[in-house]
Amino acid sequence: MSFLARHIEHPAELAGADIRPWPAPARRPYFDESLHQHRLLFQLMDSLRPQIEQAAVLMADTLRANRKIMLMGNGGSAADCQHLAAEFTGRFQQERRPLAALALTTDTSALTCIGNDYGFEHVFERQLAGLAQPGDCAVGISTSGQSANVLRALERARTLGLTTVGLSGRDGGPMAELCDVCVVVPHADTARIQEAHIFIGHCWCGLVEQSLAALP
Ligand SMILES: O=C(CO)[C@@H](O)[C@H](O)[C@H](O)[C@H](O)COP(=O)(O)O
Ligand SMILES: [Zn+2]
Repeated sequence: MSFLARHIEHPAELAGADIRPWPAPARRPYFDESLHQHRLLFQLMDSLRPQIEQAAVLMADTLRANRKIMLMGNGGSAADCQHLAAEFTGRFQQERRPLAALALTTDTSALTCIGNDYGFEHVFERQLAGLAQPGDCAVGISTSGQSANVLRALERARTLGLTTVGLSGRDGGPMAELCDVCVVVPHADTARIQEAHIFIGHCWCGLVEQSLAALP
């Protein structure tokens, strides 16, 4: 059963939240409605803790084994991939060694070549197949959980012996099935989902830094 369905079946867990499909009936001006929805969504964040922490453990284990994290997503999620990869290779909050992470969204030559010659749904899968080693971790970010290029790459990642992590929204879409751990943000508005995604991404960075710092 999807995370969203579970919450709908157990409305007590929503604690009075009024999370509705978007576009919502225009009850309030955009700023007020967005702030309202954002607050409701972040009240639910603690219920995502198990999946958030499991994903961070997978990533820390990957880096501890000298393997790498590869991130992919479209549009705003492509920006999230790049943002998070930079937190790992650069620095988040602690002074520590650079950590191996790359976004498969940045190389315009690869994206246009693969997109043009093979189709846009292959842009991440083909880069991943060329770059991955068993034991790497593939991270797909998709607010709908429906983007074909992310789904294909996650499917391929599994056949190549990678671990797979998803960051999704709505009901998780088909992406949830392709991931060892998938964090599904139970909202219907892409913008609100993305705001939750970057919060979760930053938590991953902090949790991974703490985990690696705890090493002897
Ligand atoms: O940032 C936004 C909307 O807030 C857009 O750029 C959005 O990311 C794009 O429409 C994406 O193509 C949506 O893909 P996905 O999240 O459903 O995988
Ligand atoms: Zn956006």
